[in-house]
Amino acid sequence: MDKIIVKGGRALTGNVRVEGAKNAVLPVLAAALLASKGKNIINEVPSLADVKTINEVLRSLNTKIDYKPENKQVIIDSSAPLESEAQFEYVRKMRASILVMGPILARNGFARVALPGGCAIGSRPIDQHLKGFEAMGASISFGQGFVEARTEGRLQGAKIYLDFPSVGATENIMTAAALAEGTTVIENAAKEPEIVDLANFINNMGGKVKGAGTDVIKIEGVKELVGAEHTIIPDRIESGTFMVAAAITRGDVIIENAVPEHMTALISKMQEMGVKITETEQGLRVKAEGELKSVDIKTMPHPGFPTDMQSQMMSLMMTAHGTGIITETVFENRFMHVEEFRRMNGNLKIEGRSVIMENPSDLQGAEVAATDLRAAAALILAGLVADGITRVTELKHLDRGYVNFDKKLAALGADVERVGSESAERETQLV
Ligand SMILES: CC(=O)N[C@H]1[C@@H](OP(=O)(O)OP(=O)(O)OC[C@H]2O[C@@H](n3ccc(=O)[nH]c3=O)[C@H](O)[C@@H]2O)O[C@H](CO)[C@@H](O)[C@@H]1O
Ligand SMILES: C=C(OP(=O)(O)O)C(=O)O
Repeated sequence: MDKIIVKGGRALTGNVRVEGAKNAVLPVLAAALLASKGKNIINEVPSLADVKTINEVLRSLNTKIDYKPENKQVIIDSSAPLESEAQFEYVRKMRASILVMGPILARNGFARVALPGGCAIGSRPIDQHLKGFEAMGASISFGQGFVEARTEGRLQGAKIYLDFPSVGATENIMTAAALAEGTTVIENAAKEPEIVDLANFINNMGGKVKGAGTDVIKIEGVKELVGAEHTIIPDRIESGTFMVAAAITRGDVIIENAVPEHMTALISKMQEMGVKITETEQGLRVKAEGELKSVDIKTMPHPGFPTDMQSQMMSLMMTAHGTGIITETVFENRFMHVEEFRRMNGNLKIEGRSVIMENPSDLQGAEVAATDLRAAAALILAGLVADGITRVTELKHLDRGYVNFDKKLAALGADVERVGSESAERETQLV
């Protein structure tokens, strides 16, 4: 089993470049299924385990995929008739596989996808996705661990109010609606930058999506979509993770490619703590010195504080002064990392949906296990300042969402090493 071994105590300095966003590339690759003519060329595709998984799903649906690692480019030809079924082996590995349901349903009038089920951060139902398909005229049924959606003729444009601005439901409804008859209006839509990226991609293929990035998205259905070229936006969560790496080590790092407008909540909270963040020509400069101040944070849908930065901010807060509170409102069970932080002598307790921290903690190196993707990063970040050596296992979580995290940290001066054989496998092709 691979491990990342971190020896704490070095301030990070230098420049780091972030990859294309995992949470943008997954829906975009799924949406590529909508093109029944031509090829889609997707640029800035990060070489992540999750990208490999979605590419496997796409191939299983009868598309041709060509990967050009030197250009970080994936070329998808989905012009042949599509299969309608996405298997459990893919959906189990990665819940975002459910995002193929909208495009398959729109193209084939029938889609059968294994039910994703819960995961380490919560139960994660898909009722809002299905409510959208139903409003567009699909009938939904369940059986043998699958969910099926079926429609006679084309899906029909509809008005859909989401009970919660779910990212995945907004994406699945957008792609289904792109080929529907008439106009679909999504109210209380998710406003994440990745939604805007997906809308731009659909429009590049000849779709008519307006209002992405606001609460109301209007999608005028078209008869056919044609392959197009699209470049994935930079990963705001990877950017944020390196911002925390700079701050937690009281270092000075420039994050090339970061988009500050995508990270306003994180930037504000880190500034409130006393971290200096400036926009420079090279990228976002993050510098911290001496004592930082604890703050209170509540995770919210965008533009609120992102849940995907919650555990990394917890690491940073443990090095600040005063009482800090982090409240998780997006997922019901995203505090699995707290126990691992305690192993590192973290002084935190869970009260309902909040974690209360008496900071600073006297962090000590320990053997810890990643409990989910962002927890993996957060434990490594804590290891950068803990006294002694931290060994982080269960790196399959890390590999879902970070490309060469250990190497990028080492290039900034961290004493970090990955040992084991999975790393070699990790660097093989995406398809
Ligand atoms: C691949 C991807 O982009 N993943 C991101 C996406 O996940 P994902 O798209 O799964 O997140 P959602 O916004 O859908 O989920 C947010 C909350 O809504 C609930 N919910 C969702 C759908 C539904 O039909 N019913 C329902 O109750 C979920 O259980 C969860 O509690 O957004 C999350 C919230 O920003 C991020 O943490 C994930 O990194
Ligand atoms: C929760 C995350 O991803 P996913 O929705 O793919 O599990 C994440 O990126 O932190």
